[in-house]
Amino acid sequence: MIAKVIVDVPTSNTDRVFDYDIPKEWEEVIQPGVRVVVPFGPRKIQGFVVDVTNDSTFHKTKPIDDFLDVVPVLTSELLSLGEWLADQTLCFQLSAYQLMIPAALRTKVKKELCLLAHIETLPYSIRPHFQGDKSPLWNDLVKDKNVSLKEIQQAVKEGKLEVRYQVEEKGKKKMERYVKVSENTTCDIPTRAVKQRELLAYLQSLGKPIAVQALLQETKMTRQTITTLVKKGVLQEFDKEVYRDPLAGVEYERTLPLELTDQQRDVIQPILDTLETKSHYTFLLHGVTGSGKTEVYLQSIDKALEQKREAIVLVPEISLTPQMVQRFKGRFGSKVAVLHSGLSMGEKYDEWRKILRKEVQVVVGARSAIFAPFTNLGIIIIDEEHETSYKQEENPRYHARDVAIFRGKHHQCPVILGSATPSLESYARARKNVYRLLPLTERVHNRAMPEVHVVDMREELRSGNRSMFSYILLEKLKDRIEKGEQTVLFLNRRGYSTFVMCRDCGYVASCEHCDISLTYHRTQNSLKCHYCGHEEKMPTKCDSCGSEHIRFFGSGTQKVEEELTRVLPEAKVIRMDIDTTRRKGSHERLLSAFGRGEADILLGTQMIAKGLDFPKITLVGVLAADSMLHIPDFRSAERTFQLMEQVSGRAGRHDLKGEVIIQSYTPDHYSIELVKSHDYEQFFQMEMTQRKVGLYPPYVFMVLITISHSELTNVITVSEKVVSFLRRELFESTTVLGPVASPLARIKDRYRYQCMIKYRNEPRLLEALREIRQHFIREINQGDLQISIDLQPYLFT
Ligand SMILES: Nc1ncnc2c1ncn2[C@@H]1O[C@H](COP(=O)(O)OP(=O)(O)OP(=O)(O)O)[C@@H](O)[C@H]1O
Ligand SMILES: [Zn+2]
Ligand SMILES: [Zn+2]
Repeated sequence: MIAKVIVDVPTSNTDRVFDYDIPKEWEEVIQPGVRVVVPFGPRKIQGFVVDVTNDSTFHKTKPIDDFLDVVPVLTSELLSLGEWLADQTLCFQLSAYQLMIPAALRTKVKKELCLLAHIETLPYSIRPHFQGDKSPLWNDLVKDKNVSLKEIQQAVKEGKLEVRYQVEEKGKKKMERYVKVSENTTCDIPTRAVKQRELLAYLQSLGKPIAVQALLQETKMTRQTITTLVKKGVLQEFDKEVYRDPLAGVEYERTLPLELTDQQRDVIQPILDTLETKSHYTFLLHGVTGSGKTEVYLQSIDKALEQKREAIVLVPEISLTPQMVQRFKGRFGSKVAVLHSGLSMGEKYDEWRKILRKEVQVVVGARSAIFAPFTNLGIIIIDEEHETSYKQEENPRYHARDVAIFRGKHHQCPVILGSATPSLESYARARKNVYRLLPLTERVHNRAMPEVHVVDMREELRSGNRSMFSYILLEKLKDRIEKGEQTVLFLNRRGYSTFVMCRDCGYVASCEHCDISLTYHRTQNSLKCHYCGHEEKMPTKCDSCGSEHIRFFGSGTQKVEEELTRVLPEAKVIRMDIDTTRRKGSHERLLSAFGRGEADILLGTQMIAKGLDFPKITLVGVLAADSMLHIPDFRSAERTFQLMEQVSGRAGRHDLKGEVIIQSYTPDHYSIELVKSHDYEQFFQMEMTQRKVGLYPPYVFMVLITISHSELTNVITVSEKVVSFLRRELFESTTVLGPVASPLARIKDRYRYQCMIKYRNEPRLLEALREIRQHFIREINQGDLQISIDLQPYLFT
């Protein structure tokens, strides 16, 4: 038998399958999805088996050296998904597979086998190894001539044994003390020792080992009683590994399905129908903030679980707050696994194992949770689908939405994209009926959308207010403190200090060719356009009104906090930013403190824009709404509107009415203006017009190619070759822009240039892009030249 193997050498000449002989005795074990060790030149390296066949096209094949997994770590679906991803994102197949397994498996680890069932259920040949609760090492086990690999594999498949990778995390491996009744106890316990007798009787009736802690709690006995019985040999104590539970000790209050509102019922029906008929559809659930999208998710998942199917829920990393997790744990309890970047390697591995072993049916996680190795998916949900964090900004540059749809088709199950402010791409697709649009236009129980005031900060300046708080915001802040209600103060950090603006008239320096704001480059004291390469000197006077108050913008949360304590000494403030949330768990602590009412004001950056649902928040303040508007990115208006709408949505979600104050230097810009009426539809129309004129997505597709090298002349030569090749190869209707220096023109002493492709229909695209890489393969393999290709980019550095 021949195994087709993707080897662990990430270069383009090795990015294909290699054939290896499967030694006779391993024929049963080696199957697609297991990792093996194979000879490769003079070395031994790891690889993924992707297929097993009878014949090889090669005459001489070398045998597989060893195998790392007893049961596959990748399902057949994930194997084909990896192939597809490699093709679509131009990454190595190997990289795609590595993305799908937990990091713990990628490190060199020993494997041990653990007994999960009663020892008597095991075949005779392997029993001796497990006597006395031992967990033999894999290597020792296979050395035993009496042991059949086939039998081990069978036992693993049946869930009697488990392969555990010894993830060494200093002091992290969690062991817990257990006790059990010794085998053939003969010791008599004196009749007067009532406690000891009681305890023994309890353990005997239990019939299985129990954690000492739990035993003490349940029986209210003393530790002494146990110790005495252990000394007498009646009981046995031992250590047992427990799951590293990131949420240990957290109790979740069970919640029951709510009675749906009429609108919720209307939107859930098509989802339930799709589940019922086991078919695939992509839905766009467009529901205003506070319209109860989560309840729709929960009840859809309920239906999938009823059908014995599984669910994946993706949420952006920053909204993986306890509040969000709680809603899923509260409804589905221990059926839920949670995956996010805050978990240690071991914790992630534990969660992944629960999925593989079918101990959980629901996964709530950030982007990479989309690869959860479920085999019977019933529904995939992507909450806040407009979030750009769903696109991975390094190789493989995949978008979770595309992966979700691939899996949805494979499993014939619905995919739900949910948002109050869908991405333009998704909304445009919904309008063309590529996705099915499900609208929730009102908040639950007719609660009002918050009232939004936009304050013109230029006016404030003119009337002598140089503080960062407008008069009206200050007044409302005081009012809320008096009433004992809460405020969320949002400072938009993204895009700071990069754009140049006039404080008198709000004029922002922008490119004359691109309609996009220029970026300030400190080193040359100049302004540059990142799209077309246009450059000009940093102005000393405003082009529009001649004022000298023209400068780049900047203000941090710390400064705001200082200012707050100065103008409102009585206010209790919780500040949430990168600095105050660095320690593990601090995010949660700060939020729950705010939830308990321990502060009047929650001050923060992007991380407080989402997911907050606290009844006492009645005011939201946004400082400098415009900061993001002038990032040189064609999506800056979209991002501004989305963010304003999301933060506004934190106010007045319960009985108390909400109000929002947005401070802006460009109050008339439609992305800010339209937040007042919460009019997504109107925003969509206006923004689409802009995109059409500027020839941007969703009207076209885009590719960003970034070329970098330590020699500037090389970068320029290669970039020019790339551009002329593309112009020659691609349709005339396709636009190839550049080459120009990248916004970050040099990173780590490497010079960077970029070019951009805009196209509508370009069947030769992927092939042409591959050819570019192939053409420069020598320089790339030598590590001098890098050519990064980003399809549908979100980041233009
Ligand atoms: N059918 C219902 N009956 C009563 N309350 C409901 C119902 N559906 C949702 N709610 C409540 O309404 C509030 C808002 O719902 P939810 O948080 O799901 O909104 P959302 O659409 O996800 O908003 P956002 O996009 O702002 O996060 C929550 O407190 C939720 O418990
Ligand atoms: Zn330009
Ligand atoms: Zn001006």
